[in-house]
Amino acid sequence: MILPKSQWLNIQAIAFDLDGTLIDSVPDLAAATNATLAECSLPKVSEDLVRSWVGNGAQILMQRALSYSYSTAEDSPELQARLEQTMPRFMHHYAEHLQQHSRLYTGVLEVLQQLKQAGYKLAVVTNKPYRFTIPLLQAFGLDGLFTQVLGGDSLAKMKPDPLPLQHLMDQWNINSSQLLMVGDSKNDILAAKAANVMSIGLTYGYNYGEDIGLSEPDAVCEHFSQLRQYLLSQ
Ligand SMILES: O=C(O)COP(=O)(O)O
Ligand SMILES: [Mg+2]
Repeated sequence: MILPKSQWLNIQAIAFDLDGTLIDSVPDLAAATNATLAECSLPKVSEDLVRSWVGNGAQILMQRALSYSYSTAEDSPELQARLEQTMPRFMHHYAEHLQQHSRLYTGVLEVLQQLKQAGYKLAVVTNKPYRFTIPLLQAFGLDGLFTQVLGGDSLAKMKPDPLPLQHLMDQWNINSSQLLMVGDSKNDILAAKAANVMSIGLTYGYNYGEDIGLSEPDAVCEHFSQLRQYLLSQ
């Protein structure tokens, strides 16, 4: 559904999700997961499985991986104890190889530059820990484009909670009709709806293998460059 143009014209600022939206980071997340599992003498898991576990930050990714590998419930005390032990190892492995196999999705750099040039304020709102977010943005030459960067641990709550988007509106002194959230996961769309801001869902990301359209964003795009049709005069 394309909303009447007037609603898009209000937009002054855009919050972008990171993993599965700007950067395909699963290959390195999978490598760090497998390096951690190997230290626990557990077998490797596939990249497809890891892709289905990404979306709620590093800790939940590892919780899902350990739950799968040990065939133990995610909330069992035994698994929580193992998670506490292994989490520092995952953080170590991922920090070592943040961008070895990760890549920018097609069109991301060019379109972000065009949006910035057109006057939009740009932010990253990710559930990835902040300490990984900045080096990744730097590695891909994106860091200068954003005036706000929020990681999953920057505030008391992460997406799908609206807090990161509310924080941006406060920081930028804008209202909810002026902010747009762009992301690949239902967490992005749920956060946007909870903050009463518009959202665009991207189909090429992760979203636990589910159709992003089911979350009913205001628009769905198959490619990052399709954002132009809503946000830039042709
Ligand atoms: O690291 C994750 O689990 C998800 O990160 P994202 O919010 O940038 O998609
Ligand atoms: Mg994402």
